[in-house]
Amino acid sequence: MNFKTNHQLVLASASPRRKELFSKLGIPFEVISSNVEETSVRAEAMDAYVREVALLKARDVAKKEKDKTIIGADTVVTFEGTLLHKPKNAQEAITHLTRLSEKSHLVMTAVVIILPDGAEEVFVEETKVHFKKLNRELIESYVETGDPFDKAGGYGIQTDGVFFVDHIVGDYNNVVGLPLASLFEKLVALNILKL
Ligand SMILES: Cc1cn([C@H]2C[C@H](O)[C@@H](COP(=O)(O)OP(=O)(O)OP(=O)(O)O)O2)c(=O)[nH]c1=O
Repeated sequence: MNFKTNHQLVLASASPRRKELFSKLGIPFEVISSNVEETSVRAEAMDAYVREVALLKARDVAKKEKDKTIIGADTVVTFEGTLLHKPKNAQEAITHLTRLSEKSHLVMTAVVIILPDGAEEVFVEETKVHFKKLNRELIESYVETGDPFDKAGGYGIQTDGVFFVDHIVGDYNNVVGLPLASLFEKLVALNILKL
């Protein structure tokens, strides 16, 4: 399909996965990553947290890039009432994956669109991921690859984390970091994308 836009689009993310997904729209965009300290965000509910972080990222880029349309996102893994952040070390990655074994968790991605006039659109998409039973040996050899450390929850469904997944309910791309189908729908509704 051939989409068009008359917006100057900026993807406010350092994530190579988001860049790759966004480029599937086939329209020009630039990538300018934000500089925000995610750990500074305090929010009661997890969807409020993920919204807040995505807003901070998008606003940080919007204040420097006038007249452009900014798209920011944040992805979290939530399990039994807690957030499983990117693991800081191998032990934390092992702990995350051991907790997720044979259970379901929720991956939430908040997407923020900031229009050139400053209007903000936010939505949160959820995907439920159910893990198979993971044994210690499998977890340790995965953690040794170094793959968990830049990923919420400590795994990548698009990399060797694929072997952990029994089934998912919802958008696969949302787990990877960008709910592309919903974002597409939103961009069309806002008249940012046209066929
Ligand atoms: C659960 C899961 C997460 N992830 C990634 C998506 C996100 O990139 C990352 C969560 O971190 P984020 O803070 O959402 O994003 P980021 O730090 O990669 O990039 P930026 O802040 O600049 O936008 O975890 C996967 O790639 N695969 C998965 O299966």
